[in-house]
Amino acid sequence: MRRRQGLGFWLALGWIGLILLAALLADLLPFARYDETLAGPPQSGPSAAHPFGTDGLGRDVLSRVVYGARVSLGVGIGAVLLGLGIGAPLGILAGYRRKAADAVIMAVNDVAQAFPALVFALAVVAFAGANLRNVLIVLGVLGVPSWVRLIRGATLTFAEREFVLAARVLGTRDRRILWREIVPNVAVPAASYAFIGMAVVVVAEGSLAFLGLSVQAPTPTWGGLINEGRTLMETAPHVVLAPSIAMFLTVLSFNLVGDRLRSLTDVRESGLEPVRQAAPALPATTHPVRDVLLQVEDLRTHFVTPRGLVKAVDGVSFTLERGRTLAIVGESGSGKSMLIRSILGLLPGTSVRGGNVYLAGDDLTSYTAAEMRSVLGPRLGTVFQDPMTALNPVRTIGTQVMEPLRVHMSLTRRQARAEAAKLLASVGIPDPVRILRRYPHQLSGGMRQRVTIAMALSCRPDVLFADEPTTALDVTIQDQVLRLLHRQREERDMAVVLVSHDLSVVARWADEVIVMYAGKVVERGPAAEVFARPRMPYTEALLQAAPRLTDPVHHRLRVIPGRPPDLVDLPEGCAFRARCAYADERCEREAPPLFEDGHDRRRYACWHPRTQAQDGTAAAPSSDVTDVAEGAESGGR
Ligand SMILES: Nc1ncnc2c1ncn2[C@@H]1O[C@H](COP(=O)(O)OP(=O)(O)OP(=O)(O)O)[C@@H](O)[C@H]1O
Repeated sequence: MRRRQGLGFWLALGWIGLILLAALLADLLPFARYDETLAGPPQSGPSAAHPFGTDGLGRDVLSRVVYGARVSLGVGIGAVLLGLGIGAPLGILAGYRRKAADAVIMAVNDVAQAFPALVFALAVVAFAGANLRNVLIVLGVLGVPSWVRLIRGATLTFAEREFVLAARVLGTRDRRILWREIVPNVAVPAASYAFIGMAVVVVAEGSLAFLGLSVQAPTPTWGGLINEGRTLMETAPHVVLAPSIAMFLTVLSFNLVGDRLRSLTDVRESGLEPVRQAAPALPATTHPVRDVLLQVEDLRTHFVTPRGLVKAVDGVSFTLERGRTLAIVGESGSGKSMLIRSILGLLPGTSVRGGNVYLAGDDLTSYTAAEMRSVLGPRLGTVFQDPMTALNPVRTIGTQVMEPLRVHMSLTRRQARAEAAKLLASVGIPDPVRILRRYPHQLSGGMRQRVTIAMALSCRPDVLFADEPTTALDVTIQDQVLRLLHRQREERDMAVVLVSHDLSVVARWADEVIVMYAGKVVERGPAAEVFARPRMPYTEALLQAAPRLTDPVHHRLRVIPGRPPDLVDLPEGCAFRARCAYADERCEREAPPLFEDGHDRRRYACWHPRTQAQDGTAAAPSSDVTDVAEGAESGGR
């Protein structure tokens, strides 16, 4: 910490501590009182008895500077706390609630900020009376608009971060998310701004005092001392220099500490869309409800954008049983993440959802936000791509793993801690009791992902969604994490939905696969079948673009020509046709339906399905690949 913040930070903090302590203990310090006229000649220079000399009336300058600090720092700290006390709740309300609250608060705030601050302060203090209380209130209230802006901005940023989404998928209530996830993070930029704010207030109070509009004589303030001393500049410069230097060093120190604290908030952005509850539904279709764990029927997620309608998920249907892993694969932007978010009912506010999601026969699409909270966590668990952004950086691993246990399973602190340690041990974390006290940044990427898996498993969900759970990890760790997910699926008899663009990953662990292109399912079936004999040329191209264990060194991967289509302006016919070597006139004219293969529940959307098997086995879990995995697994444990 010391090395990271630098010597300047510690010197500044030391100065603030020293001046604060001196101000507090002024009555106990071995010097004359600030208003005591001493026996010696006035305006005498620094000496052993009076290190800062005496002023025009023969009073000890050091004593007056120290007592002056009481007023300057008192007003600085008091005004900042007052501004924070009013501005922070308003900023949080505007940033978290958005909509009408945001519009009203920010409109009033903008008007308040337009007032010329110092002129306003002068007018109010001159009218209401120049005393400590009035100066403090005026400077505090003047700071409110800046506080509102700062806290609103920080709240907006953190409300869109992945760990807030992670809390939502665990079914955490809004108020709890606010206190546990957002407020602790907003506290860091707020602390930074508080120091900078104190510097501003000390200068403002000094200016008012200089004009005689702060605390009245004989109580000293730094601004007042400078005003008194300026007439003695030529004969006794020490009288003006001492309070000026004290004020200069204090303002500099506040700014320096505030600035360094701000660098602590410089954390990575997650790039996530704002998360809102599910939007109004699109028209429903009729279908039978089946006796399966998860049934998704004609699910659609559309975005209304200025460019037009984006059909991010367009009519996806599938079923999933307990003890099975479904892989969802496709290029970037094909709609994999939106499909999962749509199932979980956690979508951006600009989206519209249609279709149905049944969990053991219960229609989740008819659930209210409050009802969904009791499903997220205990019945549907989620693991995200990047464990660094999915974990709250300012809370210990223990508090984060214990949270869903306390919320959903109503465990006491002690029980939750014991259960959290067991959970961490079950996902292969050594010395779990020690890890519970650690912060996310103190763990490796693989360990962090194990923690998020433990959190997702904590309430024993029926279905675990893993959205690219290994993309942010080192290749050597990827396999361990997937093996862990597989083992947990077996032990807990749950279903797993695994999103990945890496087909070699999916091939080894999935039972069934869905291939997505431009928001639609273009192929689906048993994983081994689909990968060994892809029907759709897009699946074939994806497989050829995936690295294989059996590839020779320096083997060039094939790329899929062209680029994914613009979802706002999809071409007529087959969406893949412009990139397909087999496309003909029919593909241009007519979009292929999802044909049934006739055996093994295979489906594909192509007028010219491929018939021959893939060369090699990127996909089919060949015996040697499976053996390697199992061998490593048993060795690793
Ligand atoms: N808020 C939004 N507004 C408009 N379009 C959006 C929004 N969020 C996502 N989309 C669009 O939805 C489509 C599907 O996005 P999604 O994130 O599901 O893709 P993905 O297959 O998961 O890709 P990746 O592997 O890169 O995460 C994308 O084309 C994207 O442009």
